[in-house]
Amino acid sequence: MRASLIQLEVSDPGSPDERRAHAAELVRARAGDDLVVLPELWTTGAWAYDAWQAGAETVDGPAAVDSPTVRAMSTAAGSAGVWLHAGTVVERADDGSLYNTALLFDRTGALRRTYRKIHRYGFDTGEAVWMAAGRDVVTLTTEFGDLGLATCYDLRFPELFRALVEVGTQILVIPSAWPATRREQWRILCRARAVEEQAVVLACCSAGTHADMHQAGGSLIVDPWGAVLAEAGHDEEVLTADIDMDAVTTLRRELPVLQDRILGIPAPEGGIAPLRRV
Ligand SMILES: O=C(O)CCC(=O)C(=O)O
Repeated sequence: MRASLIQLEVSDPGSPDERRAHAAELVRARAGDDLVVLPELWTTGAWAYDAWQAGAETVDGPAAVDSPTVRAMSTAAGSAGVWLHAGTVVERADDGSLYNTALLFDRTGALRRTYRKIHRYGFDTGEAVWMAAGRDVVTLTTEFGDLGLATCYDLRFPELFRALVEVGTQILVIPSAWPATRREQWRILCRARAVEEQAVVLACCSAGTHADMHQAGGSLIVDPWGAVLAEAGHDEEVLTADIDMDAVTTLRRELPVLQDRILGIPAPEGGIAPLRRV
């Protein structure tokens, strides 16, 4: 399986239209790949909260034809003939709430899955204040492996990744806009998720600076042993690797740690409702 992570620069100044045109050109150039991945909130900027309302898009139902990112990315995926995880956009839902939503297209350009980020970053600012939280764990089977979706801050919550693996995920796809000051944590967490879930990790971060936030870059392709197959620098870059998907099956058979997990550890009293799977 050949995967490419397009580590886009998302810097001031820059408009969503310019970024979409640039991203579409880079995706079109990836014909021959199996899967291409873009970062988190790259149209508006993940840290430019004041741009989110104006940049919000409807991504589901008939009104989705008016979404400029769905249109541009669907066309780019179809013309390159690749599966495209187009990172995330600010989604405006029917009730007006905003979500940080990932878009996954197949090789014909059909939108096959959306994933609303479950864990919102920011504590009492940003996404934690302005966006609603997703509740659904999202996976998809492709001809090269089973994909499980997560976004940026989700990386800190291993229970989401365990839930993804329990339904067969082999490839964890994680678009991000991680801050440069915590780049080492990003690296450790991406490798940890690969090791604990015995899965391939495709973690695509943005580069550049907007709204005073320096983003880490450092996108990573990690194999199920936790070995880094490819790692990006600080600037815009396309990172490509050929990945042996048999390694997931072989490792899970030869070092079958997942079968030793203890299920049914009781939830704390008053615990949160279980996540739903789609
Ligand atoms: O967890 C972190 O340190 C960063 C998370 C983040 O930047 C995000 O989810 O947008």
